[in-house]
Amino acid sequence: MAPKCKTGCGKNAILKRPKTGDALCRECFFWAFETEVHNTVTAARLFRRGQYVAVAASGGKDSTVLAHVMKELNQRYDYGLRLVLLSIDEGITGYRDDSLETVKRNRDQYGIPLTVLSYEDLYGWTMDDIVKQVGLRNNCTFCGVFRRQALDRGAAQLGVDQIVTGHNADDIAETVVMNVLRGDIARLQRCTAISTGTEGSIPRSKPFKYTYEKEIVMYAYFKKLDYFSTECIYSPNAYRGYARAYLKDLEAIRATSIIDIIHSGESLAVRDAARLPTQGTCSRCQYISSQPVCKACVLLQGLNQGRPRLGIGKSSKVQERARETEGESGDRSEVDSATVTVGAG
Ligand SMILES: Nc1ncnc2c1ncn2[C@@H]1O[C@H](COP(=O)(O)OP(=O)(O)OP(=O)(O)O)[C@@H](O)[C@H]1O
Repeated sequence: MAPKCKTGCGKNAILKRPKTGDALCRECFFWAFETEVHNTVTAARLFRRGQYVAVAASGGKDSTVLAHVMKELNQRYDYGLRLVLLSIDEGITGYRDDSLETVKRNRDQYGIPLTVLSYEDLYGWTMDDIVKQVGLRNNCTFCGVFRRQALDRGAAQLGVDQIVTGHNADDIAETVVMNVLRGDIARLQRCTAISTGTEGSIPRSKPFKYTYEKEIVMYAYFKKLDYFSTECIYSPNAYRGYARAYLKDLEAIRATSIIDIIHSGESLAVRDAARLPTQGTCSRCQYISSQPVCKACVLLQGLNQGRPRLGIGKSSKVQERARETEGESGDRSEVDSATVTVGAG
């Protein structure tokens, strides 16, 4: 006989929650999942009434569930937010073009307007072109740096108050582990923050900070949400892949590993004497940067000069090389901005 739902609602349980081990029926799982996200949002005071919030939407499971839950909670608890979907088209044929079709369907299904910005318009390069130049080894560096900036530029053009992303508990625990292994104190200090944003930049929040990836997949499955599930064809970042595999092994032995690692990251204190980068603006594109020239401008300079490795490596060396070679042939090292807006419905 099927077990009964742990809540005592009388229905049969259809799943076992990875986070708590509770046997729940579909409706009680939805309620528990959404309520936990709502509790995270309210405990951290993520939003203020009247705010205009961009949901960074890739079409993947995390951001699709995020868009759905944001709309749901905004209505149920009357957050008073105006929502918009913001997507970055990295120019990856057979991957992002297909996932963007999913986001367009989500726009219609949820009635949330969508804005798409492309690397091609912003930087003059698609990821397909970048991979042709740099190969598959360092391409994730270009993609990550450009996407981060592209989201900020899109958010600034839209005039939103903040961006929310679908980063989940597993992503954050992986980042903690990666930063420990790399000895990256500056990132280690900020990677568990639910909301980031220094002066002059648009805040970014992670409402799924404490939400397990497995539960996001379950939620999407049982809600029958329309999402794109293929991995990037240019291979996920190898280093993160190792951190992920390590965490999965830990989780198999100790179910609470993910949350435990996040709590450890939150409790870490950085010595007063530790040297941390200070935030300024890029001398070329005026975007926020802890270096004289931001990483996106250096990477772009390298691409435009046919020296794709120029921006790879230690920051001090990268800055030196960028200065020495600035203005050499083919250099169009500043970032342009352009938007393609696709209205709702
Ligand atoms: N091309 C993009 N356009 C807009 N937002 C993006 C894009 N790629 C990633 N993001 C945002 O960054 C978050 C983390 O991205 P990541 O690449 O780790 O993908 P993921 O964990 O597979 O998430 P998802 O399932 O939403 O794709 C996403 O949930 C989304 O909010």
